[in-house]
Amino acid sequence: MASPSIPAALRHPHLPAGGSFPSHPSGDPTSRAALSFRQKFLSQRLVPFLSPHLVSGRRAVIGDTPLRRWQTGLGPVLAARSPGLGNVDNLHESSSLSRNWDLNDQIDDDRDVLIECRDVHKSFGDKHVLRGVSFKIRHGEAVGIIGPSGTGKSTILKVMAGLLAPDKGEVIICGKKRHGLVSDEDIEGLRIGLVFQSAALFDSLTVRENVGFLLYENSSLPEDRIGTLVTETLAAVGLKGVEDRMPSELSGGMKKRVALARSIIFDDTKDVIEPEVLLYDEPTAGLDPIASTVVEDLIRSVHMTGRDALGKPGKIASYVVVTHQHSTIRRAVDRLLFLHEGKLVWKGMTHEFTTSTNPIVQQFASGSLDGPIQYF
Ligand SMILES: Nc1ncnc2c1ncn2[C@@H]1O[C@H](COP(=O)(O)OP(=O)(O)OP(=O)(O)O)[C@@H](O)[C@H]1O
Repeated sequence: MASPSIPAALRHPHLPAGGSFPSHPSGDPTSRAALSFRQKFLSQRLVPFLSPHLVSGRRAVIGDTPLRRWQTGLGPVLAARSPGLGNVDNLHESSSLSRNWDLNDQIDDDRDVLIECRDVHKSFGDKHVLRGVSFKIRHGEAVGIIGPSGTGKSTILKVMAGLLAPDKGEVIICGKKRHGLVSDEDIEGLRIGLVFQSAALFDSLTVRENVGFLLYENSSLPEDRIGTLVTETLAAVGLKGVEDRMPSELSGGMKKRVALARSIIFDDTKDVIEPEVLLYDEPTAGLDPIASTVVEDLIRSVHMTGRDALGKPGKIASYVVVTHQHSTIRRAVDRLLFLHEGKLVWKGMTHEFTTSTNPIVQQFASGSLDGPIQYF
């Protein structure tokens, strides 16, 4: 039997050509031992790319705020200072086509900033994709990144997640500069999850094994406890009785929900559970309008200000969504960052988007062929 292929989005650059797992010595790819072997291989080689716990930490403070306070009810108090929760006065719109905004530069207090990109540049060969992007993601925010195709939206997500290192500029996680990639170091105090557009599930693993993957590998929880957590987390995203299914037996919307469950599951026996920022790359691409609405509402519900499918409060401190879909912009985010040609050219609250006087935004919002955005 051929060894299972690894989803392209997860493929580690150090994998052998062809991107397949090495065979288990037993020769039986379906045995528990073989599965464990594959998981071990993945955890060693791919976990940094899997992302639910890309950045895990032991530090119990964020800035000078003890982490426990975030978990015991004071988090929302801190979050209430966040511009993403509706303080429009803190934000400005501009018709400038070229200014590279620091979106929260009007706010002096940075204690609730979880991720900051500061003058980030990134090139691929001679293609200069990101040209000095700066912004902050604060605790409690729901932020959308929009803009024309090829403008660097997925690239900035990967830079934030630590999958790509900037050529120039800095990524600051909870006040601490990240050096290199997430796999190179241990930045503490924040988990960052990246939910890939393709869902990036392991085709050869069941839904249970996909969702519980990192707990099976990286926690000391007994298997039955992980199974219970998987079932609870799937229920939180509105899925029941799919634990034993293979990804190929799921619809596109269900796969995205499973990927979401994989991103939010965590070891609930740990003393300190770090806040998590989830980064979604086009979570509703390819879904019909109703399936999109389901996913958009789930994204809201896993946020700490929302309630999941079981009516429990969400656990995600902040999230960032790259999207092209108007419904997702309207329904799932509060604040928008507009990237064009590798620069941040506009920012504002979601409701300001359609009334913007910025010609780039106007053209994008209307879908017009005429305007500063050129397609070749
Ligand atoms: N690993 C890579 N190697 C080479 N070029 C890359 C790589 N990743 C991205 N690019 C290029 O960088 C540019 C920006 O890509 P990116 O995926 O960030 O754009 P995007 O804004 O997310 O686009 P879309 O909306 O179409 O998904 C594109 O021209 C893409 O081809």
